[in-house]
Amino acid sequence: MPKQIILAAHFPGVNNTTVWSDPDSGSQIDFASFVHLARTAERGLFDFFFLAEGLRLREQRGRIHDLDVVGRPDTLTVLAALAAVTTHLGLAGTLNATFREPYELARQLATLDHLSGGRAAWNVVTTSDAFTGENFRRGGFLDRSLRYERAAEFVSATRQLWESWPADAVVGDRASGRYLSAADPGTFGHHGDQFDIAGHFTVPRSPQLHPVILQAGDSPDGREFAAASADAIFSRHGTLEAGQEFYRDVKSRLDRHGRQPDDLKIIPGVTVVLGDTDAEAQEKAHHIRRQQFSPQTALLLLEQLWNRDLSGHDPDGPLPTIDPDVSGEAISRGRAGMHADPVATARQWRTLAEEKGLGIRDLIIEVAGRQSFVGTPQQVAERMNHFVQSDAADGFILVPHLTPGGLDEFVDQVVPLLQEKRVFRTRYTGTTLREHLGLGAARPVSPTVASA
Ligand SMILES: Cc1cc2nc3c(=O)[nH]c(=O)nc-3n(C[C@H](O)[C@H](O)[C@H](O)COP(=O)(O)O)c2cc1C
Repeated sequence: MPKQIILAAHFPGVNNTTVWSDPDSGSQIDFASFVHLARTAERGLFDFFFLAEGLRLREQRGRIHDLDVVGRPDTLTVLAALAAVTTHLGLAGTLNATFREPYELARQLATLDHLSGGRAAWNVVTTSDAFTGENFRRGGFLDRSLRYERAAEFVSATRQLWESWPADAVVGDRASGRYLSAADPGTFGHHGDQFDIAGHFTVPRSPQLHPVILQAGDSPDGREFAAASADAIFSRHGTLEAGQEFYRDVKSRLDRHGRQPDDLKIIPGVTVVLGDTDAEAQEKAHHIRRQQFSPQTALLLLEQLWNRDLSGHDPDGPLPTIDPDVSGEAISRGRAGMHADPVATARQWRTLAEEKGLGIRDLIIEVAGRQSFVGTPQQVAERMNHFVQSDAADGFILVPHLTPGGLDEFVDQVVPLLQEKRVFRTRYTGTTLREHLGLGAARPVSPTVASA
């Protein structure tokens, strides 16, 4: 039996993929947009729907990043509303572990898991930049080196909360005459460096016990955190070679946490462009890349690497000859740094631009605008399957560029081909997201009262 492919639908926004200026681009706020994408994903028997998170609008040189103007309503509220209009689709929310509290988030996710019949998932992110933190009471308090310490303790405390009710607890049940009293089990205590909380949790065990945990950090600390605590990773390694390397690295970390390779799914974010012929798909892909990287956006992205005001540069002209400024405060705020060594990256970009004769905008399109799968439905299905069967991924989070119709064609044209290849389900066989992902039942982590 070939490996089965996991598929998820990323709602556009909070990235550089979204094209909001296209005539076919709809609202990022109207509930109808969320419903359309979620129902399309469910029609395509996807595993889950996915929301990214941006807790502060990105700014560059004091101006709001145009890709964030579209807005981003509250994740948990949107997912709860979607629970009512879908039946099987998993509902995954990116929710920061740096600015939230375990008790509150555990309640919200357990509630979503109850309301949806076991379909909740939490993508744990850690962004600790003080800029985003300014929106929060304790903004910027957390040292970067402590982000994953806090995240690990956060997840551990949350799991203890989720488990703190006895499995057979019934509260105020008239038929049985049973009520929970203070003497019943269900007390909770977590005493660690980051959190010191105790009491009774207010939500009974939810259908999955532990909503699915995703993780989306790429540093060695992030990978280790995922290997210890996550059920799946949302990765950015969407090429075959990079995907295989990441897959090997992360799966090899599982053993020391007493886990099996199948306990952690690797799901890169990818883009797809379809056409009736390969040439048509390539042409569409070219058009989309130019929409995504307008002259202004190209300069904006160049500034993010150079960390300098480059507004005077011609977007069609050559790259700056001066090196990136690595000494000062970041020019772009509200976004995790994407470049470990800006000076080295700038050199690579200059070399590439010279070799291929590219100006700034075309260079940015070359390095940042690569679509993952471009071709006919048959070609795309073939390549996606090859990726998964050759262990570059366990599946994909599809990131459409248009809201809300960006996955319509994929669901109509590619999903049936994956089904023909017997690498994708033809109906939902389970009801919970854990079941869809083949994760098995959650393993309790704690005695009821535990300390970090
Ligand atoms: C594919 C991917 C998607 C991410 N999505 C989000 C997001 O939606 N919101 C957010 O605040 N951070 C997001 N992050 C940032 C991570 O949470 C993390 O803060 C960042 O990668 C820095 O951590 P690291 O040093 O472990 O990579 C994402 C990261 C990756 C790799």
